[in-house]
Amino acid sequence: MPKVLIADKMSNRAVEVFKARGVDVDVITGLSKDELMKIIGEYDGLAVRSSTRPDAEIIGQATNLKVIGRAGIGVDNVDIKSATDRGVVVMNTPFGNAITTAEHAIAMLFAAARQIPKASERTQNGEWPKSDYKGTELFNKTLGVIGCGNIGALVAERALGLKMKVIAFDPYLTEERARKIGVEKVELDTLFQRADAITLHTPLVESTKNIVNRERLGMTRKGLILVNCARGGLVDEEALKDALDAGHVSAAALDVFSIEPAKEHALFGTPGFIATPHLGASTNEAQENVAVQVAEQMADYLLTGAISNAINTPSITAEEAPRLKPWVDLADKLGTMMGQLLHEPAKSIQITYKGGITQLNTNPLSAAALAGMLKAAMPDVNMVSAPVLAKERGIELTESYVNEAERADSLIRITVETAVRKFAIVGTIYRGEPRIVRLFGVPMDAAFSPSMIYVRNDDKPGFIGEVGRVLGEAKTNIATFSLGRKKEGGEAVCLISVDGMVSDATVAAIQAIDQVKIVDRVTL
Ligand SMILES: NC(=O)C1=CN([C@@H]2O[C@H](COP(=O)(O)OP(=O)(O)OC[C@H]3O[C@@H](n4cnc5c(N)ncnc54)[C@H](O)[C@@H]3O)[C@@H](O)[C@H]2O)C=CC1
Ligand SMILES: O=C(O)C(=O)COP(=O)(O)O
Repeated sequence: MPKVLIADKMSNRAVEVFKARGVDVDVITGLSKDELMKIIGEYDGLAVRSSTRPDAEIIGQATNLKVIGRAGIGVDNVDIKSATDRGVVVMNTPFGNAITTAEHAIAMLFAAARQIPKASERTQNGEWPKSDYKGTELFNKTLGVIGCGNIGALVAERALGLKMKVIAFDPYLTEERARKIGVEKVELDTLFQRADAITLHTPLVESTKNIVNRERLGMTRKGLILVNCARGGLVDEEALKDALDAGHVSAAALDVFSIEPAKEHALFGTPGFIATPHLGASTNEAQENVAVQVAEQMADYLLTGAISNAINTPSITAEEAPRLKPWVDLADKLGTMMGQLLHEPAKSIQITYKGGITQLNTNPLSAAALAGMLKAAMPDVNMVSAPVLAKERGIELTESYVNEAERADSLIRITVETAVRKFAIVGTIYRGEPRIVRLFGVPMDAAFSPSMIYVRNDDKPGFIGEVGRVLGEAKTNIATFSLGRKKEGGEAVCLISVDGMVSDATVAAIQAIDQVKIVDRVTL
């Protein structure tokens, strides 16, 4: 039974889902990095929110880990590269807390416009400070939305309901979608120049780091309201403090900080400043949504191989997973065989899908074939890490599709080019069994087995008897013997499945047979 660790506080519904699906689950929150490193090796899955930060060191200790599930949206707390290199799927729940977070942004906008937190605090202190607070009406004002994805669009929709004018900057926002949402698409500087209030809804990536900086704050209208319910690193906090102190920015409401938890901060106590402790996603509804969703997704992957909302690998739906399984297995076997028979580095790999299989999602099949190929040199590679590792090593992958397949309903052909040659292997599934139907240009029909001997020989009499004699003398039992040749008396290929491993001495004895050109072992 797979075992999952829930390392951050989340709705108990996650535990219920894991248990109902047959996944063993521990809930241990508040672990230090060292404590997590000590126990992570026991788990197949790790479920987190934003507090736990699975970095390269933690992932390095996670010898059994297959999946990290983020019960929420932002995955900047997870070292995606390390996870990918180690073959760990990273998945999030992209919609479950979006409405809740959009509502928090709108709440922060009102709180900032009317300075509600401070007014409330002082009123409850018995001051009745009515004359100190003259807010800003939001009606007819311009809201600048930076990042108009799920949450940005939900915020825009709500702001339009408040009769605000909404302008948006997002390099991936099309004019058509902008029109549909009802926002005006503008350039970043224009947004800073025109907005009365700005709200941020981008992920924290290189291009968004300090997107609100000193220079851009200098472009804004006096009295600007700034809201950030996305990620801390988006705002230069020092520049914001100066702009608030100078009265240029009238109010700023931050839910997120560059260092969290933010227990001390230069902005705390600054007039016009409002803070919440990363509460954007904290409603019962959102937390239930993300907990259930992350547990379902992780259980699906661990139990069936279905992948949804993964950041670092293609999706496989629950319906596809069982149909793809035998083809993933075939692609892996073909790739593994190719990887073991190739004794020089591959420059490029071409995978051709023929026949009915072209109707399936072939991304996982290509990833499995690549993983199989790379396994000879990198034993820990898997479908998640293989595409990245191949790219890093300059191995070019191309995929092509042919509607018709000769001799079978569907075929997978892997062609590998090295500096000196080009090799191809073709396989199919026949009556539920993976089979090799062509090897290095020679037609054949062979099953895969855990231990195989590959021989390339001249098609001359006496060869089979000689091989039988060598294997007999080595007390190696032959399970199956498959032969193929290009033409009578020409080059032939032979695949022999044997019981048990084949020794170096046996390989040398086969190599010494007259007709033999090349001998190799394949183990699956
Ligand atoms: N405070 C909280 O508790 C929560 C915070 N978040 C944060 O909100 C962020 C946004 O979430 P979603 O809207 O669901 O993500 P999303 O992926 O739907 O939208 C992000 C948008 O940012 C845009 N973008 C990327 N680079 C940009 C750039 N350089 N300039 C402008 N726009 C850029 C993308 O094109 C995309 O449309 C998340 O990445 C997460 O960090 C999400 C949930 C809760
Ligand atoms: O979903 C997100 O991106 C969030 O920032 C929510 O964070 P949390 O799960 O509340 O720690």
